Amino acid sequence: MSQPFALERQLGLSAARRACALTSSVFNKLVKNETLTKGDKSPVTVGDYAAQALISSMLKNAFPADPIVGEEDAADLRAEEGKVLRDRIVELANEALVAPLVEGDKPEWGIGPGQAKSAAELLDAIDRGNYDGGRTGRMWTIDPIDGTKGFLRGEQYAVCIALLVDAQVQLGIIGCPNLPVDPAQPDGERGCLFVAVLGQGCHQIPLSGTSSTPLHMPTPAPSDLTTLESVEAAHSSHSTTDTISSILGITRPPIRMDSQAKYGCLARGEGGIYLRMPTGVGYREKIWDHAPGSLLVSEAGGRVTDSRGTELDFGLGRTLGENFGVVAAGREVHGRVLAAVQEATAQAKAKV
Ligand SMILES: Nc1ncnc2c1ncn2[C@@H]1O[C@H](COP(=O)(O)O)[C@@H](OP(=O)(O)O)[C@H]1O
Ligand SMILES: [Mg+2]
Ligand SMILES: [Mg+2]
Ligand SMILES: [Mg+2]
Repeated sequence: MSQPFALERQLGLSAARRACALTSSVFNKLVKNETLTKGDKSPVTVGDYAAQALISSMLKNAFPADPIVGEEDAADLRAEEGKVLRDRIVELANEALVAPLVEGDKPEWGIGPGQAKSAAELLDAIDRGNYDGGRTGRMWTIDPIDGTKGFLRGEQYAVCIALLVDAQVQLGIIGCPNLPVDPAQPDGERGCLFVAVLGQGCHQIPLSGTSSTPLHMPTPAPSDLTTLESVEAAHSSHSTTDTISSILGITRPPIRMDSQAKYGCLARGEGGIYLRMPTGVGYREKIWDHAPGSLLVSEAGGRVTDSRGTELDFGLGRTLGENFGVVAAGREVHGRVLAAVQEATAQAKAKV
């Protein structure tokens, strides 16, 4: 008998591989007018839209009844002014859909030669990500390009896919086209997939092949600890991380990296602590920014909570509700980190 969620894992990996190829090729050809600014002032590119259209189309073919919570929606593309962008997105999504099948791909997922879709079908595929989320049933959450700012800088970004059942993450997949396969060789081969299934562990697979390496978070010596945090100070308070690091006696500078690549790196033993400290504006974290990453870390032997030590709740809709920030670390380190976070918060309050 096959393992639970074997087909979902296979499809998710295929979709992530295709989306990684799509986004890498977009980066090399991206022109200035292919990026929009969304209502919340954040950027979105033709790559984000085309990758969501691709992943959502494949999910629909394989699991037609499953709803999707996706970051992007097609409203801006349906408007007359969106025509140039729309045509480009259709071209990109179709290039990815008709790419030849590789081992593990199934033609019934709507991929392979001759599988191109119309503009209307692809816009509908993007909008299938409009599901509100919730506590019960199966649902997917996708972030077609997580770390769009990193993507635009040519730095780290991630294609992120997760399956939730009754608000529990069962499957998490992250594709990181720009991430070195071997952290010890930062100038070596780039392009990694991370995959975790609840109870089945966490694995890394190179984008160039199919060999799967199990990941286990090591117990780092205190002197080896480094924090991982966002590049963007608006997403995570860098000064709070500095205070927490000094309380913990960490002297190394933080590793700043965009996207859920941070969770993948943590799972394979880099840094030891991922801190996402709220900036005080009441921002609500999105489920697609944490669902796959949190499973990678917990399956590799780590623990993930919000900045106050509360478990992440994926059952509240599209956001994580009252979960603010993230603290992720090895199980034996996490408690110490949380205590330092609380001390840093108390210090900040005393200063006001
Ligand atoms: N004020 C804020 N605080 C925390 N996260 C924010 C934020 N504004 C945007 N984000 C989220 O931060 C994500 C990137 O995470 P990171 O900073 O770790 O690279 C963005 O994902 P997208 O790039 O997919 O939009 C976005 O959802
Ligand atoms: Mg975004
Ligand atoms: Mg994101
Ligand atoms: Mg995104």
